[in-house]
Amino acid sequence: MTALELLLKRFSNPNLTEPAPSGLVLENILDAAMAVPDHGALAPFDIKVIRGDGLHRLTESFVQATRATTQDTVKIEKAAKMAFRAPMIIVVSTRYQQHPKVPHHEQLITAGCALHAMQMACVAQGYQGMWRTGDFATYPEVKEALGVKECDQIAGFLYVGSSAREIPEKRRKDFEQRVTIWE
Ligand SMILES: Cc1cc2nc3c(=O)[nH]c(=O)nc-3n(C[C@H](O)[C@H](O)[C@H](O)COP(=O)(O)O)c2cc1C
Repeated sequence: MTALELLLKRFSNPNLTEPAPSGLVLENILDAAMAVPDHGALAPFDIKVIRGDGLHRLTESFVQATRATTQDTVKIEKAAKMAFRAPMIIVVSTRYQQHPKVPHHEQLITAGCALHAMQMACVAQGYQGMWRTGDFATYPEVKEALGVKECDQIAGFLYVGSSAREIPEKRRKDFEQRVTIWE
């Protein structure tokens, strides 16, 4: 796969199973996060790789957070299953820093770039991923369990694994709808 093919053909796959990336492949994924555009070289994000028993720990926080908002047993049971939609979840959260030239929104963009770069590195190496947020990204119980400060944000949960089911190639939107050219 060429770099251009990766850019043009990348897609998300919600159907993920074992194996998750490990060893050098995982290191490449994490290195990709460290290679993103980063104004001021602040590395304004933290990354947590969650697998194995870690998924159970994450689930405890998902369930606790859901219980704090509802008594609906269907929703609570659903929350208990969410983290097991992939064998690995990579969480990216901001590590905001005060900087005279780099406002927080630029730091959040860098965190998003890190997440996207990791998804690309997964696809480039034969794995797949899906960027998810949802309520769990904002619940204080989940942030606390992950050690994310109140003032920081979870940019996303990158669900990672191998394809359990191929998904049909997507037709991408035409760039003409979004692009104007000044000349
Ligand atoms: C910041 C962000 C948060 C997202 N959160 C969710 C989510 O919680 N659930 C979901 O189904 N898709 C979510 N998505 C969208 C998917 O990651 C994916 O991009 C979308 O399904 C389109 O698929 P594609 O990447 O193959 O084009 C999110 C995307 C971004 C950029």
